[in-house]
Amino acid sequence: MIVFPNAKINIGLNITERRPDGYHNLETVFYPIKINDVLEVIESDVLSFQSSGLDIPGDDADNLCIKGYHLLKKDFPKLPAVKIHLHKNIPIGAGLGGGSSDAAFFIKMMNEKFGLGLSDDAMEDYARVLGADCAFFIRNQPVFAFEKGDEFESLKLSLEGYSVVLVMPDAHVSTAEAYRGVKPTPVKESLYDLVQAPVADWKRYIRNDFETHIFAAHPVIRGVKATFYEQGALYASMSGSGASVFGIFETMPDLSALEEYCQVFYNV
Ligand SMILES: C[C@@](CO)(OP(=O)(O)O)[C@H](O)COP(=O)(O)OP(=O)(O)OC[C@H]1O[C@@H](n2ccc(N)nc2=O)[C@H](O)[C@@H]1O
Ligand SMILES: Nc1ncnc2c1ncn2[C@@H]1O[C@H](COP(=O)(O)OP(=O)(O)O)[C@@H](O)[C@H]1O
Repeated sequence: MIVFPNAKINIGLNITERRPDGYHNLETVFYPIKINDVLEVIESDVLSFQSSGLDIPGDDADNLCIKGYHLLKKDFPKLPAVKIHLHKNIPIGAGLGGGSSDAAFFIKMMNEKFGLGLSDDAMEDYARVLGADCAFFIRNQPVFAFEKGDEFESLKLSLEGYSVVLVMPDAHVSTAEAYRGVKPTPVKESLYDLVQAPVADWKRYIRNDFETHIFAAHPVIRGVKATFYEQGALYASMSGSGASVFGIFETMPDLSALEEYCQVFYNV
């Protein structure tokens, strides 16, 4: 069985307070985009994991798919062993949630393949254990997210008709690094309401709280956002904890100058 886990962007990201458990409460909008990994699972005698494509830092045993397998196995002891092959396309350390998406799609695939009978709500509960933004990828629809980023309210939002361009600069930001440098600030108006405004107005009201300190540490990321606005973007922002940056355009911009030092994805 093969599935194609996709990435996400964050439209707005407000870190509102530090929680007693060390995590942060936030407000964000998750929006799925069309950059995909390829994930294959075959029933086997032993559990194994192999990957191709982009290098994934860390041991295979720590891969979120393997962690997902062990999580399910605890509750479904008869779950057969599987051979997992992941072809990695989604840039890593990008704020695109690639690892979380792989894990969520793995859970969905195991549920279907082995008839575990889990509802979407139940699968979200498993996903939450693996990572704060993992649960989003179970339903994989645009949502307003709050608390740790793992509670959702559905949202009518479509970027259909716009050109959305994503750039991955030569910089990688770890999520933990991003949270360490942020100063939580309560919001005056909820992102849930702000995002209902026309896309052309977002620039005035919607922000990503990680940008200030991440741009200071990695000026190349700030440069990409500035280029997007020079090229006429209606809205541009770093995604999540970075380092990728997306721009929303009315018509496709000429970004050939960026291709020399960045990876550019058109129409995501
Ligand atoms: C920042 C966001 C925005 O969507 O995503 P990315 O940009 O990394 O994709 C998410 O909050 C990332 O979610 P995720 O990548 O699943 O985070 P986790 O693995 O659960 O946590 C990694 C580390 O980030 C910090 N963390 C994460 C989520 C949160 N609400 N508060 C936190 O303080 C914690 O220090 C934690 O140890
Ligand atoms: N399947 C996976 N794909 C990518 N990264 C993974 C995976 N499983 C575990 N990881 C770990 O998660 C880290 C970042 O994952 P990723 O979701 O790409 O980050 P982010 O969304 O924060 O940019 C990597 O450094 C890697 O060690």
